[in-house]
Amino acid sequence: PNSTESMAGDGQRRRYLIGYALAPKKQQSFIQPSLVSRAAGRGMDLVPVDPSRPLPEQGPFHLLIHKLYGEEWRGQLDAFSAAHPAVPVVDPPHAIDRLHNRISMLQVVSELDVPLHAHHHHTFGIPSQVVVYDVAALSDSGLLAALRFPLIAKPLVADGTAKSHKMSLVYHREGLRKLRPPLVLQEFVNHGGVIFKVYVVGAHVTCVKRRSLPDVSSDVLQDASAEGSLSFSQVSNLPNERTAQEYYDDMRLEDAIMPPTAFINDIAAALRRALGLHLFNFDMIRDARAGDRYLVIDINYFPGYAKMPGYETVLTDFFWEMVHKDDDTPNLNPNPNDEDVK
Ligand SMILES: Nc1ncnc2c1ncn2[C@@H]1O[C@H](COP(=O)(O)OP(=O)(O)OP(=O)(O)O)[C@@H](O)[C@H]1O
Ligand SMILES: O=P(O)(O)O[C@H]1[C@H](O)[C@@H](O)[C@H](OP(=O)(O)O)[C@@H](OP(=O)(O)O)[C@H]1O
Ligand SMILES: [Mg+2]
Ligand SMILES: [Mg+2]
Repeated sequence: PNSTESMAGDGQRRRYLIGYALAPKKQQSFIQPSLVSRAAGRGMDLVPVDPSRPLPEQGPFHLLIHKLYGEEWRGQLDAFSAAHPAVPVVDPPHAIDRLHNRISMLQVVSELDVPLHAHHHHTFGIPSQVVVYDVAALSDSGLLAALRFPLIAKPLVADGTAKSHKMSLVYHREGLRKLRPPLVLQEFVNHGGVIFKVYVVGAHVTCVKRRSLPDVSSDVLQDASAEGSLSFSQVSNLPNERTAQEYYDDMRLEDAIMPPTAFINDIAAALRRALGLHLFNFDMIRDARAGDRYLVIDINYFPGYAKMPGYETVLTDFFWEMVHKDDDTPNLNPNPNDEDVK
């Protein structure tokens, strides 16, 4: 047995090492002192992983969490999982990959198996969309026939770069000319300017309301002299300055009714299973044309959890579950460096 276990025999509580591999910005927002101390209070030490050094030289870990990409890092994780199959890696790179393409990301939603009869008239789906790989396709009327304006153009790749968050609202055909494929053209659906962000942490689900893009009126669509398109970026992360319009939007935010909890929980659980992921959030809007129809428009891996109410408790509970998953099986993470774990 390793030293962490023998300590339990000395009347001391066993300690667990949780390695996190995150980009500096993510590390700053996610690794708050309040989270570190809460986890430590339950015997779990959060320690940074240096991705440029071999994993076997670090640890030994009882859980790895990460949001890093690249072949080298992937190779490290694969080797680690092969050597320590019982140590959870949250989450497997191949499962995260699916969220890096806005088509494969939402494909999952359309294939979900959720017992809708349990939710009265509440239904869900995704907006109509097509993928555009080159400029020529932008003038292909056959392709566009499947869609109704206004459209929202999103970069096909969703890899966390600033570029992958740059979107355009396209009011009419003319507006398509400025776009740079590869991208997804998705129908813009009026939804009252409120978006529901559903945070998933293992089995835990939290839904919050955020401001979203305002509805597009038919006047704008009919105004032939208006600009054909409008660019924007990361609306759901807007700064806190308030214009008169934004005060009005905030009132609407307070008034907006949350979708039923059981409905959201069922979608979240089905998504978690289908994606094979523990840490993600998804954005949902309520279709203003069809009252109880909800559309999933975005899914993000390892989102900004520090913005989620009660994040320290939720994440600490999750870490606890993950490190205790195999409690009645022998420890499969033997490591000569075990003496280093205090
Ligand atoms: N089909 C749609 N209909 C109406 N509004 C939409 C639609 N798609 C996106 N939006 C609006 O545009 C915003 C940005 O879209 P989306 O969430 O896909 O981008 P993102 O850059 O991936 O966002 P995030 O920062 O959450 O990762 C949404 O929060 C919502 O306000
Ligand atoms: O770094 P990328 O891969 O772009 O991921 C972002 C997500 O797309 C956003 O959804 C996160 O914000 P929300 O937690 O508000 O959704 C956002 O959270 P952050 O603003 O706290 O970093 C990011 O996690
Ligand atoms: Mg989003
Ligand atoms: Mg996103």
